Amino acid sequence: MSLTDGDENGFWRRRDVFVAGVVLAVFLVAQVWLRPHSKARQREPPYINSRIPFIGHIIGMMRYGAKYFDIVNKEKRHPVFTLPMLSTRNYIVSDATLAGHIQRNNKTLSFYALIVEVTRRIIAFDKNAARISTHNMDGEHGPGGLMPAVHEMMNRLLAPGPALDAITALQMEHFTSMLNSAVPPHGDAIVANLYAWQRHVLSLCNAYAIYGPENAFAVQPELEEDFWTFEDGMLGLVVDIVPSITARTAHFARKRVLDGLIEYVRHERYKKACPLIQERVQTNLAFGMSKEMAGHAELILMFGIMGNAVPSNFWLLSHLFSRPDLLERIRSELELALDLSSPADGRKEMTVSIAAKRINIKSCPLLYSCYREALRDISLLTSARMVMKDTLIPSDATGDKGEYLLRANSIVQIAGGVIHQEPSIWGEDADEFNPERFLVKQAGNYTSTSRTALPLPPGVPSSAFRAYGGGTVICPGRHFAQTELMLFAAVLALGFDIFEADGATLKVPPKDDTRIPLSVMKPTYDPRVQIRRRQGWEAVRWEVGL
Ligand code: HEM
Repeated sequence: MSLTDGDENGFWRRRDVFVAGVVLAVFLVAQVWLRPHSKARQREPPYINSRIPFIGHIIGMMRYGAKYFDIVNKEKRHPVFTLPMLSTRNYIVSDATLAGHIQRNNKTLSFYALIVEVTRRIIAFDKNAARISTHNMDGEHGPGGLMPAVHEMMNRLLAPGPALDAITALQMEHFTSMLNSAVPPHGDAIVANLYAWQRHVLSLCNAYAIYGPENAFAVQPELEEDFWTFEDGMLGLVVDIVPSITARTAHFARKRVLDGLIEYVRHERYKKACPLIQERVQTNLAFGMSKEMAGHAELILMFGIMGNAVPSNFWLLSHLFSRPDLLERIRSELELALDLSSPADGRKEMTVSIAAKRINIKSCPLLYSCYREALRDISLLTSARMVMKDTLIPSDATGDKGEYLLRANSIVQIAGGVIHQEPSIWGEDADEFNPERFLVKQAGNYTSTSRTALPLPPGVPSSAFRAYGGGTVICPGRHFAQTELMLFAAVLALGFDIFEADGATLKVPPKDDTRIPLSVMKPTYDPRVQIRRRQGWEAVRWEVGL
């Protein structure tokens, strides 16, 4: 036997021993893992084990998306339960009252510990930018971290007030000008795919109003498509395993958008943007980020601004224009609120100016209710937090049955989709779009004389409406999003009709609820529609003021 043969035999023996060792280790770990009542677990929320150790729940989530949390807990209906995955534990909260408890505890349950890492992957931060954004992210060393500074600034500049009004005014100016030229007074109907059409309109309006006249889409229009290609493949970028190979299309689309955003910062185009962006870029630079990384940082805000608002806008429009009776009621409500009547007086052209502030929860309760209901219906998102220290939570909504332990370095997720579909909270029709869900019903039914809406139906806890998350990190863009969605819908409802391309009443496409959600749900297909002037309102040139 040659020396080489001997070496080979040795190699095979060593390899066999190694493989046997790994098999034994997996077996032993699986035994411990599958033991339902091991000591360490007795104080944690009940474990739901998958048949395939370590990765079974991951496969389940990839197959069923966020619906998986419902599927896996269907029989037991635990208010909170544990899904072990790889080397960590995921605590899933499916009870609204417990959700309130989780989101109030920002001392030991950290939003930023998770989101900063996910964001780093999505926007390809370098080491220095990652270090800057992680340092003191929860204010654990006192004042002075980048994340708390940006958080404070976003909340201040997106709160109702003059800064937000200025963005809304610019956005609506752009919107009406696009609409007036896309379907001009007395012009022909246009035929388009509704999702793509409204996505294009919203993308340009938002980019203009927030990032200024020299925004990346205005300077390089092809980046708009690239941005949405990136957004569509974002999950592959979050997984972050050689994205140039495994998430190739999204990776290269992202690269082009990032290059555009770097140019935006390098050429100081942000100085022509709204105060929010000026302050944001300057803050990132002041904390020591390079100009390149300050450009990268804007990609996540662009996703924040448009990633949820665009699909939400689509669903609101689809629900309104697919129900002729509802659309008529919304139109009457708007005409009353704005003191308008059909201006069909034979004129070739006339301007109708809408005061944005007159479209609100009080004056347009039905539209407001539809907006809230559209969000409730499509939000599958989970609010995720990292457990920084061992934390005790009540084991059920009443708190009478003791406490559960959430162990440090685990992830806790509030299953928004499950809570939004819960009949005991929302009623037996929880899985349907009910336009009147947020109306206060007087004498049994909503009528034009009993016009009141509430942010939540009576008896529903505030933590049960999860579209904007909750707690200290509740979405700071919610006021902006509400105004834009209601105003877009109002102008379109007043002045336009949307039908299927063949002239039939619009059908609402099914929701795509099978993806792991990074935003609200999207439709399974993009309906081909015709958008045309509403009869009697053909001559109107639309304007929206404050
Ligand atoms: C319908 C539209 C929108 C929806 C459904 C939505 C939803 C959300 C959700 C669920 C969160 C996470 C909160 C949590 O986990 O508790 C969030 C965070 C955030 N959203 Fe929105 N959002 C929308 C629009 C916007 C807009 C228009 C902006 C900006 C103008 C924005 C900016 C942000 C930011 C910056 C955060 C992070 C909060 C922080 O760091 O404290 N969002 N949003």
